[in-house]
Amino acid sequence: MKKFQLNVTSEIGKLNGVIVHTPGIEVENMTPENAEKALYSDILNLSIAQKEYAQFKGALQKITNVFEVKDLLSETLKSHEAKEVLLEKICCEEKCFEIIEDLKSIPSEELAVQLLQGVPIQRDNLTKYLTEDRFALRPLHNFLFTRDASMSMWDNVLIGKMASKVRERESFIMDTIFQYHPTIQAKTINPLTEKRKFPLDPRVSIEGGDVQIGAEDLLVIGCGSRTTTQGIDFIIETLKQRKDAPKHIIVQELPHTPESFIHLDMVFTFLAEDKCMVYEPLILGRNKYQTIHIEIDNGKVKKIETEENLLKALAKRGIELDPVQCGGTADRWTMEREQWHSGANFFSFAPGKVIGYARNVHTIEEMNKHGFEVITALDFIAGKKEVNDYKKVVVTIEGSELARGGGGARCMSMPIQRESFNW
Ligand SMILES: NC(=[NH2+])NCCC[C@H](N)C(=O)O
Repeated sequence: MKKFQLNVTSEIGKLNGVIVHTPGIEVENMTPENAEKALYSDILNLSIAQKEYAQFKGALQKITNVFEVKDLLSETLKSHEAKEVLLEKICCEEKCFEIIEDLKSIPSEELAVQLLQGVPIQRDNLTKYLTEDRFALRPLHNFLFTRDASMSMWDNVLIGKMASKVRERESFIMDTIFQYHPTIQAKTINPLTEKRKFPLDPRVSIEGGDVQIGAEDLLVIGCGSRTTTQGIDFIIETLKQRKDAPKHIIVQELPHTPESFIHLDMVFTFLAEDKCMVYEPLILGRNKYQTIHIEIDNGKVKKIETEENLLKALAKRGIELDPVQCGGTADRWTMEREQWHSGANFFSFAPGKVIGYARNVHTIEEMNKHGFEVITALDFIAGKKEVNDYKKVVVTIEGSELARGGGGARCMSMPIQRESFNW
């Protein structure tokens, strides 16, 4: 079987492979009461979400190799060792050792589904009879956002250290896939299992929505409710040990509320060699959230300093980007409304070619003013429009229901291979 070599050195290089997860029944196993705990702002209508998602995946399939977590996981679980290691980890962390033998006996395909969609509780003792829980293993409501639990950094995968326990299993699953899958393998760096002199600081958390590969030698990382300063320090420590480590890290502080600011990619995404999407009030406007540049040289932090803003910090390193504003430029309320619905969250599949939500009409109009042709995913999938006919293009997917899950196109994609791109 041909091995798939993982390599991502930018946010916009031409995409050759991406991991996604089509939302399934796990998304409906949620009530108004536990939606917030599940990290959702609302409960979703699955049939509509799936229709919208089909546009996203359909468009991607016309562009690149698309891998589903469910398939990768079931192929991975065919390895006896992978199955043992993953189940031990999950049952230990989620305190359900009593079901491990039952889980081991389930064939890999079905087991993969259960690990994603949840394992119903067997009411075979008093505690279980009386509990209000329905699941021995909770459904993974957030896995459609494959961006967060693991992130491709050059030829390695950094495994997320999730800020919330409800997403932890996603990171165990991704770690196991990259270690044991027969064709998609990569060296993983997992904060929980890396060898170190001291125990891991419990405040370390890192999620992929915050980590953007600016260039071969530059990372841009959001620091807020999901990725902590300690998490970024962990990344710096890890990078320091690499000879070919990127020299520059630009950190952007983020507000902790409202929840639409959870990740950097909700306020800033790369669109093209000369364009980026910004939520202006945070990225360019005057505010208390700092942008900090960290320079690493020869295994040491050589410099840490505050910069005027993210775009100026990037420009100093040779990445000059013209900002396109989320929500347009006219009305602050429109910016806020469209940012809330993941209006700044674009996924680039080639320089200048991106996917995003159609519902954020002011944002899309603003992109059009900046030279992006707008085509719907439906027209693209039907062959009525071609992305190769335009230098800059935004493929729009309907996303009214998906956006309620709290993310957009970038959140729903984990690129594993891109052609290299030099600024
Ligand atoms: N990369 C992103 N912005 N991901 C969005 C994740 C949303 C998800 N409901 C969460 O709270 O975790």
